Amino acid sequence: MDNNNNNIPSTPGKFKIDKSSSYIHRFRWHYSSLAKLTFWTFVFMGLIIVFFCKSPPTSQPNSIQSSSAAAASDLSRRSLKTKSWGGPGWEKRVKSSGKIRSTNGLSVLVTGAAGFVGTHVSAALKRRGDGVVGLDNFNNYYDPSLKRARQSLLERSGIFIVEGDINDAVLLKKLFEVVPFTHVMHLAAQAGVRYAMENPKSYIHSNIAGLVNVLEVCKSVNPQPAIVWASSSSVYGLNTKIPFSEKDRTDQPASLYAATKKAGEEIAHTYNHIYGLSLTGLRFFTVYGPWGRPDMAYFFFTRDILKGKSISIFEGANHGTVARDFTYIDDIVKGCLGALDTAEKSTGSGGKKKGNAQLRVFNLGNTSPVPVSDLVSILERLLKVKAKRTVTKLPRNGDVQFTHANISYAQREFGYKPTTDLQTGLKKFVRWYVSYYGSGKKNDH
Ligand SMILES: O=C(O)[C@H]1O[C@H](OP(=O)(O)OP(=O)(O)OC[C@H]2O[C@@H](n3ccc(=O)[nH]c3=O)[C@H](O)[C@@H]2O)[C@H](O)[C@@H](O)[C@@H]1O
Repeated sequence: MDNNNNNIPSTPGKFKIDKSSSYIHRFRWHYSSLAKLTFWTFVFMGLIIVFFCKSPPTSQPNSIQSSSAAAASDLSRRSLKTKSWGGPGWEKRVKSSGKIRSTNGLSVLVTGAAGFVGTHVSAALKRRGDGVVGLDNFNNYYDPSLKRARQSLLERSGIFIVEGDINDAVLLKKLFEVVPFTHVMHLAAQAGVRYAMENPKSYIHSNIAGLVNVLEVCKSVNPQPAIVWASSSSVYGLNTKIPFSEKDRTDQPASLYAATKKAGEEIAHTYNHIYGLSLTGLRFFTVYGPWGRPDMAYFFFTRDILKGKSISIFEGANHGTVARDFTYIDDIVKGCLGALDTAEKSTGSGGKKKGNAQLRVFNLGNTSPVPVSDLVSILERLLKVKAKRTVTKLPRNGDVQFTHANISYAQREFGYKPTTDLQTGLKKFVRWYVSYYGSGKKNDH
């Protein structure tokens, strides 16, 4: 038996070795010749390799559900998938995507490029001649086919999205070797306020560990890029003073999601302080629009209204109105570009600070909160379908009752001025929704 085992080719995956030894047991009873055993062992190993090569890329971080079994299988897959990125062809694509095509253009690494905001920001940067390379792990927090459709859209305008995770430092360093990015637009994150109760670890993995990994790589490369990243209006938590100003306290988050974004702002302070990284955090206020996120209320309300399914509208204590400062995607994109264009250079080099660097946080909202019930009325008019409304008490799982941005700081610094009201923005969203999914009532996504 020992001899036979020695004939098994060495393999990287633990899983494979276990399986093959059990097969060998069986073969021993049926075949006497060592040659036959070796032959079948090779056939079996071949089948396993084909199986792993055909299996889809591991999606992270949300599909990582922390069990050690999942982690082991993840590792064995990764070791067999050593070539998901890299090689001359891959580098050529990265280089060409990151090439600046306008005078004084930027070269930007956009993390979360297949996400809602990431797609729109990448396209806008490319349109004005900046070099753009995307990075996304295509995880399955919501329908990955929507992310793939956004990827195709970007590919048509010459943007390559590298498939990988922000926690992969080797990949990030490689990207900086191929393209010396002047800026990083860091939008990859675990989004969603209520989902944090279901899968808390994914928030730590992406919004804390992932952010730190991105900053670690940024501080060590030469020259260091300037970083603009997505924080959230949710950091205002249980505050009652409105409108929310950047100067207000942000120490009473109502969800783990909000807490990880708040932590991100503090981490940004640290990296700015120690390493001279130029860092700008953007507090987005409930961003909506075409190619949006299916986990957000305006999106699944549209789907459910069309399907004739009832929707649940939250209300506060004593029938208090729940309202959001819904902000249209094109306004957010302008804010992101404004932040990138006014970002000063990082001052450090070789991982050492050389002088004080810029550290900013901006609200990017609409300054015009709308009750959720009004949002539903607008959707009813646009869809020409009456919603089946039920009113539910605001769940105690992270939601806050209202948000309202003071945007004067962003206005002053880079002329941020939102121009799309909810009615106009939802009209554009509904037009896109119907063209993408059809107005059919059967679509399930
Ligand atoms: O502004 C932000 O920073 C955050 O905006 C959204 O969070 P949220 O405003 O809670 O957006 P939705 O989940 O789309 O909810 C919109 C409104 O509809 C309400 N809602 C939600 C779900 C539902 O079934 N019924 C309902 O009335 C919520 O209470 C909220 O007032 C995003 O999901 C977060 O990722 C983002 O960081």
